[in-house]
Amino acid sequence: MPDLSPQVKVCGTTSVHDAVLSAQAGADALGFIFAPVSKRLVSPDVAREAGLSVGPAVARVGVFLDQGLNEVLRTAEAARVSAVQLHGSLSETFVRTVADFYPVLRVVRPDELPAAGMRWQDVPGVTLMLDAPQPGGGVPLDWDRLRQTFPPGTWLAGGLGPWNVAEAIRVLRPAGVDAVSHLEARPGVKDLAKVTAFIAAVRASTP
Ligand SMILES: O=C(O)c1ccccc1NCC(=O)[C@H](O)[C@H](O)COP(=O)(O)O
Repeated sequence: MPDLSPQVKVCGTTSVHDAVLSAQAGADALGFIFAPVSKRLVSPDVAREAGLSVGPAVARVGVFLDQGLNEVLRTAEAARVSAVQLHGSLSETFVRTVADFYPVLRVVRPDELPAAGMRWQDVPGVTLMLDAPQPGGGVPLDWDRLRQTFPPGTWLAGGLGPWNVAEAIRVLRPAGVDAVSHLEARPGVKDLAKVTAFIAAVRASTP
């Protein structure tokens, strides 16, 4: 039987300890936030060490919000990430240029659908992620209202936690899920029990 459960990204990793913890719990991807506004800001050096500590089977995603092209590419290179997640008001050219270097998770808000789905479908190297208007805010989206516009192959974020992720998967069938707020003991520090329960709930889900 193929595994039909979505990929799991644990975002906001700020230490080698938490990277290992999430990888051992079964995360497919770790997010490293390089947006200075974030409470989970991490340096490229720590992200690189954390990435090395989990090995190549776990994707390392550099997360950016409205930052310049030079900053994105230089930081991604310094941190040795394997993919880049782009939040904010960015031109199509900007996103396509980053996608020439890294697989891109392009983050969009609910009000940008269905247009964003049509714009990015079939663009090589770009995958959509639907997130709440406030990234890292822990507020879930209204999945039922999104049923009609949620594009196939899109990732889902926004207020996901161990108790609600199975329902989100059942309703929208995302290709991947991503969370941070509800997996933490405090901002930037993971809670092992929450991370483990979240990944178990995803693996047990039937889309
Ligand atoms: O989490 C942050 O602090 C953050 C700040 C600026 C840009 C992006 C940020 N997080 C990106 C993520 O991938 C989060 O996991 C995603 O927004 C979901 O967050 P949450 O609703 O807290 O699970």
